[in-house]
Amino acid sequence: MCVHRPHDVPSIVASEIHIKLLNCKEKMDSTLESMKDGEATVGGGVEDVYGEDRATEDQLVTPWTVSVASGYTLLRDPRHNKGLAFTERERDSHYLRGLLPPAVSTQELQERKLMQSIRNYEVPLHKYVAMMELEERNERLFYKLLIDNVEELLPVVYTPTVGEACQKYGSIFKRPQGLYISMKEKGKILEVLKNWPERSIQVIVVTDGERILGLGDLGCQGMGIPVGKLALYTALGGVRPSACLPITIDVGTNNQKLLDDEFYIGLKQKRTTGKEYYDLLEEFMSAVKQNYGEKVLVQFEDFANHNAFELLAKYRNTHLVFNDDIQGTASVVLAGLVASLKLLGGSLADHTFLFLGAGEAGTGIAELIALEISTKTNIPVEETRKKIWLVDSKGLIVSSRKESLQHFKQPWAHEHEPLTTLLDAVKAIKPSVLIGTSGVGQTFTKDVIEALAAVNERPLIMALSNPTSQAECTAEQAYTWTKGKAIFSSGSPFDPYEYDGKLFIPGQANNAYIFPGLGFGLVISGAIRVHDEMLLAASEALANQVTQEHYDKGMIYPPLTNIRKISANIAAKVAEKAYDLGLATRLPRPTDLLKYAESCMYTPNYRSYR
Ligand SMILES: NC(=O)C1=CN([C@@H]2O[C@H](COP(=O)(O)OP(=O)(O)OC[C@H]3O[C@@H](n4cnc5c(N)ncnc54)[C@H](OP(=O)(O)O)[C@@H]3O)[C@@H](O)[C@H]2O)C=CC1
Ligand SMILES: CC(=O)C(=O)O
Ligand SMILES: [Mg+2]
Repeated sequence: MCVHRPHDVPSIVASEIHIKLLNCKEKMDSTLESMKDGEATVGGGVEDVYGEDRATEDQLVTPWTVSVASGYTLLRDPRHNKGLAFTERERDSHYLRGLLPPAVSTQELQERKLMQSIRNYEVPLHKYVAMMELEERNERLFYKLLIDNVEELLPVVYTPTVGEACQKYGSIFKRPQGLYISMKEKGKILEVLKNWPERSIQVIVVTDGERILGLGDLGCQGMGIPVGKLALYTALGGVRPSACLPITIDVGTNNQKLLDDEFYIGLKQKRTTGKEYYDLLEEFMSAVKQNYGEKVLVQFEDFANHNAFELLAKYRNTHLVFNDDIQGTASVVLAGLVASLKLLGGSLADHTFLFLGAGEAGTGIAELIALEISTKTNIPVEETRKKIWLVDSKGLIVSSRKESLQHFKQPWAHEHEPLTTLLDAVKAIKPSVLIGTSGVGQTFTKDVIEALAAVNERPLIMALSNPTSQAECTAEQAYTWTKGKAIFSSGSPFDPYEYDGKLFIPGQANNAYIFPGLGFGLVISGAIRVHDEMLLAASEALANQVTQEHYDKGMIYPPLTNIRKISANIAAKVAEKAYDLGLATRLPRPTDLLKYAESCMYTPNYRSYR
């Protein structure tokens, strides 16, 4: 058993609870005794699961109770509810008689029924709401449905629909799905963390809502993103739902539409910036470590780039942190590029890369490509960067602009005359790979793609911006404008497209391939830091999952239907790196890390209740 949590057993008879509480009291008494003797400290083997012993006089702790879920309460408890799948015996022993109609279902039958009703909704947002309601009603069924129908339901709970859900989150919001930490909670963040019902948290996804997908500042409504990402951590990566904590930090919003909306659910003020912002984040990061320990993974998600790079740099050496937009995206794109070499021939070093968009995703990917080439060729990274070019909103990033560039763009300021348009840059640089990370839809115009196709036998086009409305071009455009020559992938999914009698299957270059497996690898190894070599390992593990059968169909990513297997492989490779680098704390090191990863994965099949 890899992961322990207090509520694994759904319903325990009262006498058992009583015995457990007595045992607990005995244990606490002996703990206090040994503490008096100065023998044991919190770090020295005493289980301070609820962080109460650690609290100093001025820190408040939450009084908690254990209750037995049965009858109506059991049906209302999403973690344990099975609906009509409660057996006759369970209905008797858990006081459910009369509370359910007489039919007894199986989880498979429930799944079929739900898929039927979800397919009946024509509006994607209605499907999203139906899925969220299911999660609130019956968690295991939600995850079973998501895992078994991942290709169909990922676009519902994740991009593109989650983008619309965030835009309308105020009216969708019914019950808390995560923690809101606003400026009002300054000085009290530790207490707020203690309000969350679960204590053993392994993964936190946190946003401040300032750059939600390519939709801009959605303030507090960004909560849909951590919620969606963590659903993927469980469904795709196998982290237990109870170990996941979505958090939105609300420092206000600069989105005037939201500020003017009387129903806006967040703080109605302009964004707090500067020292006050960083102080709040510092308090948050300290409270997280204090409450959950050294090994909780904090994934930064959809922060604006003026904070994202700084937060990552500030905490990467003191906390287990990971920025999905910078690092996860880099890892998934690198995997696709490495896999594409099977179709294109040559090595990465033979290619020239051009990006539209030089923010978190763009420069993050560029840096990992440069690092990978450097690792493989022993050429210094300063040199390998030279075949990677980026265009931002002002044009090609060149040395004459260096003084005015943000720090993360500066390594990409190569010698070249200034160019203001992407088309001019394509004509001048003649890239073999064109990557869109601008957050602006329809920026890979027909002219741009035709210019790219004119200089490449098989141009590689990645339109990574999300959601679909922000994609730099569609799959149809990429295939038709290159006359079927393109290898195409995008951040949000596109359907296969038939061109000139041939079926083209676009890939989904989305960090969802990486972060669940990467995070799971960190969790199972008890890693305490994220290292760039882990990103490279994750990338390689993903690329290795692309088989000849996939290449024959022009695919550079494996199908998402295999995602649990893919994640287990990524987790094993990441854990291996963690052990090799001396960053793993879970000892002894398992001999077969893949088997170990698979054995630790959460599965949502119903349990039989005593
Ligand atoms: N597929 C995936 O897995 C992922 C996709 N993404 C997507 O990538 C997009 C960008 O995200 P991120 O990098 O974090 O955002 P950032 O805000 O950090 O970067 C955006 C970049 O695009 C540039 N830009 C904006 N408009 C234009 C334009 N019209 N022409 C040229 N450049 C432009 C900006 O220029 P300037 O600096 O001059 O303002 C900036 O360099 C989003 O849509 C996001 O959803 C992000 C992460 C993962
Ligand atoms: C996929 C993702 O993380 C983004 O679009 O921001
Ligand atoms: Mg993101």
